[in-house]
Amino acid sequence: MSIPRVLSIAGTDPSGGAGIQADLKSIAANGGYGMAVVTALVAQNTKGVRSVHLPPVTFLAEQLAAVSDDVEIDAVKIGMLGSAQVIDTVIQWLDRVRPAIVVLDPVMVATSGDRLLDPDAEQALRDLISRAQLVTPNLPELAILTEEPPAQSWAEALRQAERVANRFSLLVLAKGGHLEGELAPDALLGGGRVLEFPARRIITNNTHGTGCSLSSALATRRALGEDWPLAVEHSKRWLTESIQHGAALDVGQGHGPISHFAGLWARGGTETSPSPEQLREDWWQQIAGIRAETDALAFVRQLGDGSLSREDFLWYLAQDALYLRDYARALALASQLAPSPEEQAFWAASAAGAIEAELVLHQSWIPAGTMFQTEASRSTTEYLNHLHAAGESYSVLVAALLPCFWLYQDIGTRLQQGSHPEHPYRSWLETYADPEFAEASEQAIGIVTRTAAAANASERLRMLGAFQRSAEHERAFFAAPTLRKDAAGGKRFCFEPRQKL
Ligand SMILES: Nc1ncnc2c1ncn2[C@@H]1O[C@H](COP(=O)(O)OP(=O)(O)O)[C@@H](O)[C@H]1O
Ligand SMILES: Cc1ncc(COP(=O)(O)OP(=O)(O)O)c(N)n1
Repeated sequence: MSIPRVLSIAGTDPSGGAGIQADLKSIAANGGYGMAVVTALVAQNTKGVRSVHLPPVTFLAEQLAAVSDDVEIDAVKIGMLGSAQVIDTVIQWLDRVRPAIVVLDPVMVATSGDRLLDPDAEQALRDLISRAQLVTPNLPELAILTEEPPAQSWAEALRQAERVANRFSLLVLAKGGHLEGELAPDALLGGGRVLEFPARRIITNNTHGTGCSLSSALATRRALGEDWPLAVEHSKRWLTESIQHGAALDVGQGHGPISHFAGLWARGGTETSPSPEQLREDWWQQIAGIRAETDALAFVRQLGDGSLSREDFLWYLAQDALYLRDYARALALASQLAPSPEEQAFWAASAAGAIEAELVLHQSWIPAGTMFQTEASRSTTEYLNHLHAAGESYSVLVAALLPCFWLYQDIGTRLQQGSHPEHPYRSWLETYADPEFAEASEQAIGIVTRTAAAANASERLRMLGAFQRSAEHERAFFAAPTLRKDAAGGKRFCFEPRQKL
């Protein structure tokens, strides 16, 4: 579903709670792209209206044309109009552009009691109504539209709303915000049907701009594809939540605004996430020290120039065989937890690759029948325990699995440059410098960085921690063959129980 482009045609409120400022917040909070054409500049705040300035209507017509000549408009919300001339200009534009959805909030008097529409413009407003699908009057506005005294009860308000709906052949949302008592119900009327939306009155001072915000939310939700009853249900639920959090804003000394984004802030937060490309660079940089220390290890240098003793190499391979056996299980677990078929297939293929290709390499060096006979060293055990612990969550597990791709691919490619036909460890160097392994590493980096970019901040931090720990374990693993100080294994977790499906 594309993001609806919603135009508000309304007056301003420099204190941000009502008018166009509220409309834009409401449109955004309800999932639309907000645009605004100003009918009236209003010097007002939470305490009331000080003065109103109506720019020439020729300029209003220019603003309207500037938007509709360029942008396809999915819905229009109309608020404060101010004068009969302004209304006529808007009518002419509506008749020319014919937007599919028009919601009219027939703003006449602010809660503060200040007039926002010339009394002689009321007839012009009645002419405008038939161009809308939905009109959203409060109780005083309903009275003016019916040319009757203000309703004294909710039942009377519903009768008036029904009369407006029948007279102008459109839907009316009657609003009960101005009622006395514990309830603040709304009702959708039209076509002989009445749909009530009951609500409890919230005890608050923050109701400035509720009508503006509600009508903009309705236009946006209708443009999103909801039918009118659903749009009212969702908009009212959002409005109630926003009224409830209004007081926390601490804006102004009079009737404060509602908190349009309170629900979004609470549920989604305001944090922006880094891109996968930024994360790739950042994470690689985070382990720059570990990488440099790994490169400087005697084992790595001797493996590269071929001077490594056969004994040390075989000791390393025996540990690596033990490591790979459980690393393949961890890859299989990642496949099991993967959120998409593509990732599931990638980790499963990597698990198979780790077992088939890499163990074949080891078998060519390790005497038949002796594979897995060696006791796991401390570095092997600790690395595997770390992978096992990471298996609690997919995102952390894949971050922990990544260094074994990325670091081996990086080291393998560089060491392979020193390879030659007589190099004693040529087959090892070629395995890790293989283009297929480079491609697999790229895929693993892509999956992990995309997962991290989509994660929330604390999960991303846990992923980075798991990634760094694995890089440290890689360093220790490469250090072990020549040091052999950690030959004694520790107690090791086993992947098998959780692995069984
Ligand atoms: N104190 C309140 N508690 C809950 N809902 C309210 C409260 N005040 C207004 N509303 C709701 O805000 C919306 C706007 O209502 P209303 O005040 O009647 O219109 P306007 O802001 O145009 O004068 C309606 O959905 C109404 O039910
Ligand atoms: C510029 C402008 N437009 C409309 C209003 C009235 O706002 P509304 O949402 O009807 O709510 P109250 O603030 O009157 O409760 C306004 N004040 N300014």
